[in-house]
Amino acid sequence: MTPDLPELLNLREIEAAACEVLPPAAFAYYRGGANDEHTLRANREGYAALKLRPRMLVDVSQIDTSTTVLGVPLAFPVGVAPCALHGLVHPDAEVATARAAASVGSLMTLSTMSHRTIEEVFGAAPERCWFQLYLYKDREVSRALIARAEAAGARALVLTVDAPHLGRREAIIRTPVHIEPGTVLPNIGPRTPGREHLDDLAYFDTLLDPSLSWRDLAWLREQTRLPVILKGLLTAEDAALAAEHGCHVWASNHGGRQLDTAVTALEALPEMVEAVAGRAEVYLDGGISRGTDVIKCLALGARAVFVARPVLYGLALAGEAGVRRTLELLRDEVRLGMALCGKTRVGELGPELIRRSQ
Ligand SMILES: Cc1cc2nc3c(=O)[nH]c(=O)nc-3n(C[C@H](O)[C@H](O)[C@H](O)COP(=O)(O)O)c2cc1C
Ligand SMILES: CCCCC(=O)C(=O)O
Repeated sequence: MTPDLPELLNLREIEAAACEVLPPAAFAYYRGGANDEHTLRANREGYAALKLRPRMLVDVSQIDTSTTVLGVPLAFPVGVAPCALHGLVHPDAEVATARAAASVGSLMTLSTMSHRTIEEVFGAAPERCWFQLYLYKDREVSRALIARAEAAGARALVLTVDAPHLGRREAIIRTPVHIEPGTVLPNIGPRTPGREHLDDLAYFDTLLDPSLSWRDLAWLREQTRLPVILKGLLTAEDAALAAEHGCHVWASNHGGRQLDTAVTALEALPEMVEAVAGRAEVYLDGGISRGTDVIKCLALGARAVFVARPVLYGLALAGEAGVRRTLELLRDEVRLGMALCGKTRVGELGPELIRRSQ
């Protein structure tokens, strides 16, 4: 029997409980990483290798975990990363996730590959949504999505740049995701005749534009006035280029689902922050499961972090309430972790808080 939410004391326990209830194909799709999953594992393991240097005898009777991301106020520095196909595990899909995020003062990043429409999701979390864009070969479909996201109140556009093709996730080759015939995926544009009932990840891959390059950012700028964030950068070189192009930076290896043995975002963060040199905001995702993970990323210069799988697991367990439980656990852990580090505001989290283990 699935334990009640209050009995699940941390994100790992939420994951374990969700794994018991997830349909096998959804589990394979959500959990999996590329190839040998070295990067997937490294994402998690990296946090434990960084040791904290807490300060004592600081008055921590008042802790303020709040911050802002591109002007959006966050009650704590954690947002929801874009994830495709929330509807595989819950009928309310992305609407439930958006509601939960808004209810705790977090932020929802809606994936292009969603079950629910941009308008439905953004309506559930006004002023607290970003739109993640996969740029299609068919620019007209992408242009229309950008316009709709902006009209519906998106506060930023997150262009995913690490997926010219989807990585090789062997778990879903073995256990493929089959989207129920008749399911409408509202953002994938007109279907190829004859493929209407075969929509799957391989089909989505054929829509992506592998020619996407820095030159396309000028086109993107012409489509929108929204701030643009490039998601999936992992080097100082690309972070500097992003800042030169007027974009913000989202350090990520896509949850180990793209290039296996790529560096972790946590490893790359210091060089990226240095390269950006304050010209842009820098965010990070990958493997976050504890408040101390969040604190370490902020100490190394991230403005905020994002979580993907833990949110999907919460959704699978209990819809909106499950996502809320996931985010509340992180929020409370960030607050306690800051107090035990002797820090009262996120602005006090700096590199002196971290000691690299030898
Ligand atoms: C099931 C699943 C679907 C995802 N879909 C998207 C997507 O549509 N767009 C995107 O940019 N990233 C997508 N990602 C990557 C996440 O945004 C994030 O970068 C990654 O999962 C790392 O976070 P995590 O370790 O907290 O899962 C997806 C990840 C998962 C697990
Ligand atoms: C199905 C669209 C791709 C979603 C994605 O980015 C992922 O599965 O990692």
